Amino acid sequence: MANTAKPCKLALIQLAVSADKDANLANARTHVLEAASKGANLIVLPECFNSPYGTGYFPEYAETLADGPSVKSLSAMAKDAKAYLIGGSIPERDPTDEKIYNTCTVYNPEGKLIATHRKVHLFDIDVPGKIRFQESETLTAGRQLTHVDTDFGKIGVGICYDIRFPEPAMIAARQGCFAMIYPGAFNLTTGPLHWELLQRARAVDNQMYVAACSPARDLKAAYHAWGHSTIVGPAGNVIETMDENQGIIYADLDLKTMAEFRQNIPLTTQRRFDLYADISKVKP
Ligand SMILES: NC(=O)CC(=O)C(=O)O
Repeated sequence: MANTAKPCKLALIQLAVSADKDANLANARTHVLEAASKGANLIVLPECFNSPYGTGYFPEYAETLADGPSVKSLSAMAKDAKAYLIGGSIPERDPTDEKIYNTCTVYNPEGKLIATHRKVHLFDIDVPGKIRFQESETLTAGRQLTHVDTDFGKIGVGICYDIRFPEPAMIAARQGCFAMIYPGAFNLTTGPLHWELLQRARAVDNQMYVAACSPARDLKAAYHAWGHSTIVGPAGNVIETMDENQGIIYADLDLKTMAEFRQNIPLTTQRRFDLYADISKVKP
């Protein structure tokens, strides 16, 4: 990968989310502009930042990308911040078939919508006595992986549960992405177990940056987000992390150091695809 890209200052905004969509959009705007004023040029919002997180809320809060208030508002935020904006995720209604998706929209510094990612792995789990959540009750899964070209280089985008599957991050790295960004909302059961571990795993496996941006925790809400938004480096090292409260963390992403690290431990050229070419064919 060439190292001619512009320096990238990443900001993750761990937003407090309420049931009031307009208030959530206004709160996002205040924090996006604050991050930009501190020099961030790649800014990330959390999963489901404009609505409470829950299958009952998705149909009520869903909007179309063509004329919904959230896309308009996110586009204006990116433009006013003069920054790339990975706009967390929103419940999206597709007007062609009325299906609802958990969708991340991405904007360039001119406010143009340059990519969308519909969560491809739906969060359907049942841990008895702890947590049952079935996104598929009201959501449909996306059908493609998402890589976005920016002035800094190419970035892969996933949403929350997508991080549990190593393949999208590996494909992104092999296709030249220097970072995987996951708006996400783990919970008080899976958060302490897996949130940081999965980010470090995706980073160290692929020698790339990984960042996951959560909503702040609200114990009065139906879903209790873990928080702890985190930025991990290509060596699997935690660069910045935080607690469960609203706030912003920053990191300078350095592609030169990443390239050197990849040269020192050259996993990419040492892979034995002759032994594990298509693992979907391996019988369980
Ligand atoms: N909320 C999610 O999509 C995923 C999650 O909480 C988990 O994997 O744990």
